Amino acid sequence: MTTVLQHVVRRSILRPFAKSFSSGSPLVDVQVNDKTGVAIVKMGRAPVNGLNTELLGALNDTFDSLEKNKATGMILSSSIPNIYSAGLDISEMYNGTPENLTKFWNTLQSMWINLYSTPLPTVALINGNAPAGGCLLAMSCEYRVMVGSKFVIGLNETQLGLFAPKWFQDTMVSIIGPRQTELALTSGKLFSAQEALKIGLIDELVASEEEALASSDKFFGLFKRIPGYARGQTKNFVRAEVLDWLLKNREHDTKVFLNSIQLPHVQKGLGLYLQSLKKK
Ligand SMILES: CCCCCCCCCCCC/C=C/CC(=O)SCCNC(=O)CCNC(=O)[C@H](O)C(C)(C)COP(=O)(O)OP(=O)(O)OC[C@H]1O[C@@H](n2cnc3c(N)ncnc32)[C@H](O)[C@@H]1OP(=O)(O)O
Repeated sequence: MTTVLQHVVRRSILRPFAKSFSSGSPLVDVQVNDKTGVAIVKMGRAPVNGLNTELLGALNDTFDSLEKNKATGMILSSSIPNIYSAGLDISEMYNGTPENLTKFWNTLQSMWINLYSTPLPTVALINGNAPAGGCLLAMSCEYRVMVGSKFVIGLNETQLGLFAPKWFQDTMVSIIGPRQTELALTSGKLFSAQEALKIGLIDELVASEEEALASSDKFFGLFKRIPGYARGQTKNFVRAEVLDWLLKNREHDTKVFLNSIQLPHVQKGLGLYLQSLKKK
């Protein structure tokens, strides 16, 4: 079912790229530069861009529409100060019905498949903390620029008594390699900006959003003279192994998620974690 919100997002980004514009959606704001065709997509689900089914669906629709409308590139960022995304919305995984949990997980899978495999050049403009699912979003883009040195990024699932699914892990392996991924994931490490830069989890650390936009322009500029088809195919080949695993194992992956997340001790852990976040 299409929500009113998703409808607004879809309708807005279907407008021609005559001008930069905002979708007016409280969840996803899209502005397209009329000269370059690059879209800036900003998540705006207060308070922390928790990735619930609705936000994941809105992002998915946005990625689809940008491709259909021949945007030339995408910058994925946030409109919430100091927050890129707090990752998956834990309330969606706590006490959810099997139907809702399945819908949530399938929407996450679809969004990731779309983002990871888009032929568009993609930049994560990380202007806030990016734990867990927030880190996944950033890692799924081709280039990562973090704004300011006070934020953290990483897959901290084990700290919550969870594990990062195989495709989350493989995405990280493709960026920082198996050794560093194993060390980071088994300890649930959240990297400081400096650490993330050193290890290659982010590509640049800059002081302001203006600088980050300039870095993004430079990145998109690399492809000015490269035929889009050649670029897209190359990206496909490089990403095929990580992507294919999920494409071939979606049902299995959903079953693993459903079976694990509903275990009583996992639910208890999630409940305590949610409480600890609220008590802060
Ligand atoms: C055999 C057994 C094995 C079992 C394993 C099963 C595993 C199965 C596979 C499962 C896969 C699961 C994959 C998960 C990936 C994820 O993304 S999990 C989410 C992880 N995220 C986090 O840990 C981040 C938590 N949040 C924070 O650290 C901070 O909120 C922040 C640094 C992002 C921001 O800090 P600040 O600005 O100070 O805001 P807060 O005051 O902390 O929060 C404001 C508000 O938001 C709520 N909130 C924060 N994060 C989340 C979240 N992820 N989901 C839902 N809600 C969140 C927080 O409670 C506050 O709420 P109130 O305003 O107080 O109501």
